[in-house]
Amino acid sequence: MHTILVTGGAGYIGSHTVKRLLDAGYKVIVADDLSTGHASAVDKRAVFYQLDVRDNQAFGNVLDQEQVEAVLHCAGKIVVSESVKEPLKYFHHNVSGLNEVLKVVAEKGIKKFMFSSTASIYGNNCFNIKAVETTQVAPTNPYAASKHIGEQMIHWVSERYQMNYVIFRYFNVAGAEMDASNGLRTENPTHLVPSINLTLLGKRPVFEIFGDDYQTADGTCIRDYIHVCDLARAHQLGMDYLFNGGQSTVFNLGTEQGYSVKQVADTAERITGIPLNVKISERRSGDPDFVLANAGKARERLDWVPEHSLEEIIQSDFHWRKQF
Ligand SMILES: NC(=O)c1ccc[n+]([C@@H]2O[C@H](COP(=O)([O-])OP(=O)(O)OC[C@H]3O[C@@H](n4cnc5c(N)ncnc54)[C@H](O)[C@@H]3O)[C@@H](O)[C@H]2O)c1
Ligand SMILES: O=c1ccn([C@@H]2O[C@H](COP(=O)(O)OP(=O)(O)O[C@H]3O[C@H](CO)[C@H](O)[C@H](O)[C@H]3O)[C@@H](O)[C@H]2O)c(=O)[nH]1
Repeated sequence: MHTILVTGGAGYIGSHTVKRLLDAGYKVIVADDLSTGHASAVDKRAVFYQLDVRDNQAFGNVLDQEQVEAVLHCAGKIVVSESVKEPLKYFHHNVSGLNEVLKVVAEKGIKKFMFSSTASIYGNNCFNIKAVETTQVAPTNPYAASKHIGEQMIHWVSERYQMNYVIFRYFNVAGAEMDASNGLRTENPTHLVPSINLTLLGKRPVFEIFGDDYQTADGTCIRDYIHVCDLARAHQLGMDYLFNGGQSTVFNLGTEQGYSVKQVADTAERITGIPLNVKISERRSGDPDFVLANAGKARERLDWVPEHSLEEIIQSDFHWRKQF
């Protein structure tokens, strides 16, 4: 049984991935400082350590003690608007934090590394095209820049220390476990699907569409929404790939299906049968018109095909939220 350590494993994507890795037979260790994560999200089968991964001593001790063979680095700060206001906080957590993690990983001779990156590093460069991994990146905010720098750090560290890596560029992650056992626990989420569902559930007065004058058919932004459980499965396949000797590479993770903000809102109204109170507001700064994945590489090399539809993404998040 191989042992994987997941940093940020008490967070949204990390906790869903931990469950999937355990189901696939991996031993999983979680290292999380609970700054935005929740201990209750961590599957009971995992071994949990509350620590800041920038604490070299504590992190290194866990790698030794648990005989970790691979690290999945999910920990990080993730809010684009906050990164514009506090860029140094983002470079501190996402760049210096990664630097500390890589230092210990290299020192301990760990040869398998996986990293959570983002489609937002493509910026506006995928207008009206499906981004491939070789599409030129153009980060438009400190969060995306921090992830781009992180990708380059991993590349150069792997060249020096013969560490194999998989970098995943996630598109728009949403949804919850289909049995409502886990989902996004962020207190005041800003992302589209939770914002719509919180309004449908009467927990917010109105759902704001941030701009309807974009260069798209209905004027609202187009994105590629991927179910968090499909994403979790990709991580398991990525780990299998690394443990089978797979070479270092980058994969886009998206469905290749684009939906506008209005289409997502209409779909949510239709499947829940609840009318949505909508208001058209100003554009949110830094939003590209169009972001869509070409995920052919993950399909070919990992045999990864997303299984969940937009309806299931919305419905699962709705059922998860309805409980609280
Ligand atoms: N959610 C998305 O739409 C999205 C999209 C693209 C990429 N990502 C990336 O995926 C990763 C996970 O995102 P998420 O949505 O699950 O966010 P999240 O905030 O739910 O999870 C991040 C986790 O990292 C932990 N953490 C943060 N700093 C830490 C530190 N120094 N030491 C230990 N633990 C620390 C937090 O407590 C939290 O549990 C992030 O790296 C993010 O940039 C997320
Ligand atoms: O209340 C809301 C919330 C969002 N939107 C719109 O919905 C779309 C999606 O917005 P999200 O905030 O859900 O997601 P982003 O596309 O801004 O970014 C997300 O997806 C990116 C990849 O495409 C990165 O992964 C990034 O980390 C992650 O936050 C955008 O056009 C946004 O303006 C609204 O109209 N109203």
